[in-house]
Amino acid sequence: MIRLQNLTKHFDVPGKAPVIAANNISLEVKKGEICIFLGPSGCGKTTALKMINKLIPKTSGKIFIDGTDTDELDAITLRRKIGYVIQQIGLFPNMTIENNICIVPDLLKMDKKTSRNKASELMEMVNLDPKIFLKRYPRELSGGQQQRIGVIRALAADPPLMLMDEPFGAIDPINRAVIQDEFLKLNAELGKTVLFVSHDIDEAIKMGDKIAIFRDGILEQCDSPDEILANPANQFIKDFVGSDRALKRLKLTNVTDAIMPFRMAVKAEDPLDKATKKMQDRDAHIAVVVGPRGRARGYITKEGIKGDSSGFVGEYIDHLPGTIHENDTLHDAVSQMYAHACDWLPVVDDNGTYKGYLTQHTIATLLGEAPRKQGDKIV
Ligand SMILES: Nc1ncnc2c1ncn2[C@@H]1O[C@H](COP(=O)(O)OP(=O)(O)OP(=O)(O)O)[C@@H](O)[C@H]1O
Repeated sequence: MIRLQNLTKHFDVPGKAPVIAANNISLEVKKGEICIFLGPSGCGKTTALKMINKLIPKTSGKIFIDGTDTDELDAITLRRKIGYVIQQIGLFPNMTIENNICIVPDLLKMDKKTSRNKASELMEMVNLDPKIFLKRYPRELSGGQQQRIGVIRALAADPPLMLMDEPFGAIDPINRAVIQDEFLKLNAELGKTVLFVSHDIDEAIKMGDKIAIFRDGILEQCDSPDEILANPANQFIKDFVGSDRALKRLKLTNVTDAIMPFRMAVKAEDPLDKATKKMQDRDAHIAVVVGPRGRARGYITKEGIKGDSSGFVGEYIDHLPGTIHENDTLHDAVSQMYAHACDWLPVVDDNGTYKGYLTQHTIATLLGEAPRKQGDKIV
């Protein structure tokens, strides 16, 4: 969708050497992807973004949108393809929210009814009641509400590409998390390609399909969040993402990725010798007792059985420490393990059906931080 090729910007500074704000940047973002431009202050994120919509002229290099060299497009034609959101929002104070949102469609002489319907639809998608808010003025909205309008306004003319420069930077952390979630949901429906400037690694991990990390105008690494956290390209990236990068990866990884390769389910009416053999064959320490429709009811352990081979599983059932849903993240799983002071959890689906289990050790192994294991035990 968008490709930067050796994009370079030198700012001339009288009497001094030029500032190289962008140094041979090459990257590609596919249709529908969100790419976060991340890096410390002054590394060139905003400059890179503004060269794309020609707010800053580039020194050299190329920018292609859908295969078209943007040098061939005048600024006005180009900007019709691009929605632009900035931290300062820039709503016109003397215009209603509705007219603010429809400013670009109106300039483009698009059908008024269609653009007003679109405005209402977008308002609903970010949980702002159009009946209440469309006729208000910007001063009658909170900062977070105004920022939502800024996003909607950029989307109103339905551009395929969105440039967002620290759009949620001025919003308090709680509202920022809400507006980030709303934007992700909104864009999952709209499928825009998004370039998003941030200096917050957590925001980048949450929002990005890709993260491009810059230092002094140089693109140091551009990869998926998980790849950046798992394999930082150099010491700068390692320091930038933080020493807790393994913990950050927990939020990106689904429970099912750390689930044991065997399900290890038994029934209360199973003879103990059969259950014990099953556990021994897999070198497993735990077996989950399932009831009707495969629901997790409890569990047994090798230690709990104490070598009894003549009885039945039902005599030794312990209460489950809790359960974790198959769609949850490893971060949710670890939080639960700490909350319940346990080192394993059974995984269930929407119906409570038991799918398998994970342990602290399988999580650590998956994140590449643990030694070799056998079964579900560390060796
Ligand atoms: N008009 C200009 N003239 C000279 N230097 C400039 C100009 N605009 C930006 N710069 C310099 O270019 C470099 C990159 O600036 P840019 O605003 O792109 O950084 P940034 O990563 O977006 O920073 P921040 O996170 O603080 O917004 C900085 O060193 C900045 O001082």
